[in-house]
Amino acid sequence: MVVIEVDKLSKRFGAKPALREVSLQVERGEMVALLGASGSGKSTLLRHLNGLHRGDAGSVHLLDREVQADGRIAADVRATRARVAMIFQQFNLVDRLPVLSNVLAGALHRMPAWRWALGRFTEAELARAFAALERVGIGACAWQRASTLSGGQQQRAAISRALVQGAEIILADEPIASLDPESSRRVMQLLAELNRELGVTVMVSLHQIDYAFAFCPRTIALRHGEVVYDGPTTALSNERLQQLYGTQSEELLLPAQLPGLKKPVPALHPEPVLQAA
Ligand SMILES: Nc1ncnc2c1ncn2[C@@H]1O[C@H](COP(=O)(O)OP(=O)(O)OP(=O)(O)O)[C@@H](O)[C@H]1O
Repeated sequence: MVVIEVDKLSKRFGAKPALREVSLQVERGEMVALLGASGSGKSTLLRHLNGLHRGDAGSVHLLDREVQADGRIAADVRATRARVAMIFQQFNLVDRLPVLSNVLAGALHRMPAWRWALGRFTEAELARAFAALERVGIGACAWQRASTLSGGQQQRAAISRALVQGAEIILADEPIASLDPESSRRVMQLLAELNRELGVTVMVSLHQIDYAFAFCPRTIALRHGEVVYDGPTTALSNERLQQLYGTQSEELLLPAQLPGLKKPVPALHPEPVLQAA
């Protein structure tokens, strides 16, 4: 079943095109890297996917529901968003609140906001939040203020919020851009576990191909707002990246060796689709 469907989505900021007729389809249970050099449109695309941005033309459907079409956001977009989690580079937690409250924000679509604001949770809600924190390995941090966590721990808290939400799709916008290599590996590993074990569909934007290689069977690459590659990550050699991105490819290339990374994952998509650059 296709759970992310984008059809000819275009967006301009002023005179500048940020997305140019982007079309793609992602099946339930896929883990897809969205790759591109700085300014290629990764964040813009992810924000359009759950209707945080409105395109000028084209459409987005998630989970068989319209998010936006022809420059209009669907009236019932909140119901769709309740099934989709966004994870941002800058963690997006409420710093002054305990980690537990942040994680329970994932259940806001199932409870009145006043209950969350007053910290009135049912035993079942608390049990689910603790289980989610344990699952991502930061159960001991439940009562700490979010601001006291390291970047990697904050990102894991954001992932446990997605777990409490029961998200069917996770859209992660450069979730490892501010993290050291070990924290990056753990965060990517967690996303891959949720994908493999719970069947959560993951689309994760990345600056560099190395983590895509290790964790994402499929890569969709953007350049200047256009899809220039959609296919198995393993087919993206440094030479191919240089062909696609020219001098911008330096940002994306595979380093000779990355400590602690797994071997490339096998591709789900047998044939790469190389689109006109
Ligand atoms: N709100 C905005 N107003 C004006 N221009 C914008 C806005 N958001 C993005 N852009 C422009 O759209 C283009 C795509 O930006 P976007 O942030 O999506 O790229 P990106 O691939 O996510 O880059 P990075 O890896 O640096 O985060 C850029 O040229 C950017 O300057």
